[in-house]
Amino acid sequence: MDLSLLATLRAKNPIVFNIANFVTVQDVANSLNSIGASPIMSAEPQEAEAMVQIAGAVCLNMGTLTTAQVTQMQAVGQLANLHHKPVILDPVAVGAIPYRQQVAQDLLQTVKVDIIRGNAGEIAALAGIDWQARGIDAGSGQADLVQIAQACAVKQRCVVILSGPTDVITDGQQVIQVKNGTPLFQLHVGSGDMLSAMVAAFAAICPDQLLAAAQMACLTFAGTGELVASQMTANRPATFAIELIDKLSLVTAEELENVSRVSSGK
Ligand SMILES: Nc1ncnc2c1ncn2[C@@H]1O[C@H](COP(=O)(O)OP(=O)(O)O)[C@@H](O)[C@H]1O
Ligand SMILES: Cc1ncsc1CCOP(=O)(O)O
Ligand SMILES: [Mg+2]
Repeated sequence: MDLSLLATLRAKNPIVFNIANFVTVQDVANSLNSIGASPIMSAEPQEAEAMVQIAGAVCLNMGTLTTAQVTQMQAVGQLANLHHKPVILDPVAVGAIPYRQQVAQDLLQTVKVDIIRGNAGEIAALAGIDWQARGIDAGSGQADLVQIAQACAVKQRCVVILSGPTDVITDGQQVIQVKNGTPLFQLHVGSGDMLSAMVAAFAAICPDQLLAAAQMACLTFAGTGELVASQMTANRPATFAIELIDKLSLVTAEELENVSRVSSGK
């Protein structure tokens, strides 16, 4: 675990270009700002190339698709490939809505996606494994989460983060598990979107070490949430979200190291 990536991120202040959903866009912008990255959002095709050029990474979030946005995601993803900027895909609800499965498959055919970050229902869908996804939530199923993540990584030829109580990170071979977090994340809509953007921020500063970037993003986000939850006396989802964004600006590598529960293997 390279905890120095947190200081690097804060020193470099990478720009993250997000095609965000309209539900959680503010949380995504503020969580990126708090950790020390610089968010930018745009829906305008005419400025797509300039946005990609100034960005260190691109995060494509499928949360509230429109036909125009799908076209924009294709264009932005291809421009990011051209300019060698990491592409992170958040396939929101892809396991629950067949149209989204089609959109995701088309995107994955035409854009080289570097990291897919989704919950179990989303990653199972992209792995072609049977699972009962439920709307934006993970849903339920019998399959092993590590096997789902590995199958998705092999099938889609990229790094995969299957998030949940344990975040499973894999390139298909190496498997890293981040066991930090708090159930309060599930009570706040946008937790996953914030994590995907955080992954893009870390990928921007080490585009050649995507597993390390993914690992540090997961520890930073889940570990910070865990630190916040440990100070709370009752389940207050809205308070949690505000304190999470505050704490992202204050959290230290030492605090994350102390709270870290990470394992890795093949
Ligand atoms: N039950 C849980 N316990 C601990 N952490 C969780 C739990 N559920 C989700 N998380 C954390 O919440 C964040 C968002 O993940 P997740 O809820 O899987 O995404 P999504 O909102 O897209 O479904 C991740 O950092 C994950 O580690
Ligand atoms: C409620 C909702 N509807 C479409 S996108 C979205 C937000 C999904 O956020 P997350 O997956 O991060 O919980
Ligand atoms: Mg999600």
